[in-house]
Amino acid sequence: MDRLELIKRNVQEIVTEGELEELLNKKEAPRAYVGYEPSGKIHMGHVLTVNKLIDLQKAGFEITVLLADVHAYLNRKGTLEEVRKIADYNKRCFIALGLDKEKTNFVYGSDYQLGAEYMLNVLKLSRAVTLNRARRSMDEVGRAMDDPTVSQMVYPLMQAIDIAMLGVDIAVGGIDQRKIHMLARENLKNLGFETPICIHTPILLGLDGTKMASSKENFISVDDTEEEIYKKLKKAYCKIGDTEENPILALFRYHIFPRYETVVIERPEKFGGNITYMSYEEMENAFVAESVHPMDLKNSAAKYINEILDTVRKVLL
Ligand SMILES: N[C@@H](Cc1ccc(O)cc1)C(=O)O
Repeated sequence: MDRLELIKRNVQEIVTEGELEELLNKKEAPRAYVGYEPSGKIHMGHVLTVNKLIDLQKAGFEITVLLADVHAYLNRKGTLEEVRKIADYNKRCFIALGLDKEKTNFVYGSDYQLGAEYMLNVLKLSRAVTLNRARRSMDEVGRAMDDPTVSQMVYPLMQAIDIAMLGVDIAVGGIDQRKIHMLARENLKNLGFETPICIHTPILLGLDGTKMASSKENFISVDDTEEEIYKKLKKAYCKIGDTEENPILALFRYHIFPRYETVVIERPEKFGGNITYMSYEEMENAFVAESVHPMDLKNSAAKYINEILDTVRKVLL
């Protein structure tokens, strides 16, 4: 797979592709980052952007991971001390998932976001962005946005300034980050900074085919046990013929195929024996043609996900 193909695989949107191609021609080692609000449960949604960072690392990018403790604090997720502690745990998870420890630059928000230069930039940006726009940019990111706090209006401004101050060419994130990224793209130039390229990954559905939510426990997180994963996947939504909203197929597409050259679905002889797929598309076609059964996919998905998470479990012990 060539560099551009690797970067583009499994992404929902690149803003813009032309700018990306230009960047690749211009720079040998461009810089990209993802920011994460520290979270007690790192789930497969987080892992999807980690996978993209690993792709970018393979494509020669320099990677920064922002452990966004101040952002989590502004988003009313806990005290600064609490979120900072969770950030340490998250860092260990990300390394265990395959980000190269030597080559990844881990940064805590609180280590640089409280400086004078940073804050002055946030204040400058605050004059250029309307309250309405700041609020809308937080639609899919903010907690309890029916009654937002001022801190949640500062949040997107700081995220935009992060892009500038971390000196990255590319901001990576789920498609839920889109409105904040657009705000950054429109305003950073006027403050004398480069306009960032943005890469957006899709947002995974929960295992029951509805929106992921911690209250519903409808997702796999990296600290699930082997049995929990078999149990969760066994009852996951995987309707015959449905390829659009199929969380099991999504696991293969976004998590398993990127880490394995070929995927073997194990089946008893009497159901046709094992089948090997060389690509996600090949598996999806077989699923549509009903030549592979949801139950067989579920069992194999559990086996592969457990294999992937085994290294994480060992590191977290
Ligand atoms: N907004 C991101 C977190 C983040 C914070 C600051 C950034 O610079 C980047 C990302 C989230 O929803 O999790």
